[in-house]
Amino acid sequence: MTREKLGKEAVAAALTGLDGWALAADGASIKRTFTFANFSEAFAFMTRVALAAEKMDHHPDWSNVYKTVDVTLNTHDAGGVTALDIDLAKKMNRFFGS
Ligand SMILES: C[C@H](O)[C@H](O)[C@H]1CNC2=NC(N)=NC(=O)C2=N1
Repeated sequence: MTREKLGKEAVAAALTGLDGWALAADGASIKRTFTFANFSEAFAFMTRVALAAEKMDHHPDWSNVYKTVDVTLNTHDAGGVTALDIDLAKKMNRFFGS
């Protein structure tokens, strides 16, 4: 069930409760940019997220440049956004503090 692709309305509804996240241009993923005080903070965040993601068996597409982490979430096998993406986005916001 968690890997079931969410419809447009369900994604839009979930995004209203997710600070900073938006639908990506492809319409099949959600994205957020996290900005930290420095590289150490950014990398500490990525480490926490990596451990949580591995536990979920659900992994972010992301990149890091200095103190910025750009994240895109989608569920590859569903070809869109699922509850797993929403859960991981919520965890990231908790780790980030918003
Ligand atoms: C076999 C394994 O469960 C899958 O490859 C998992 C791994 N991590 C994943 N991460 C993401 N973001 N999407 C997936 O569809 C996905 N699939």
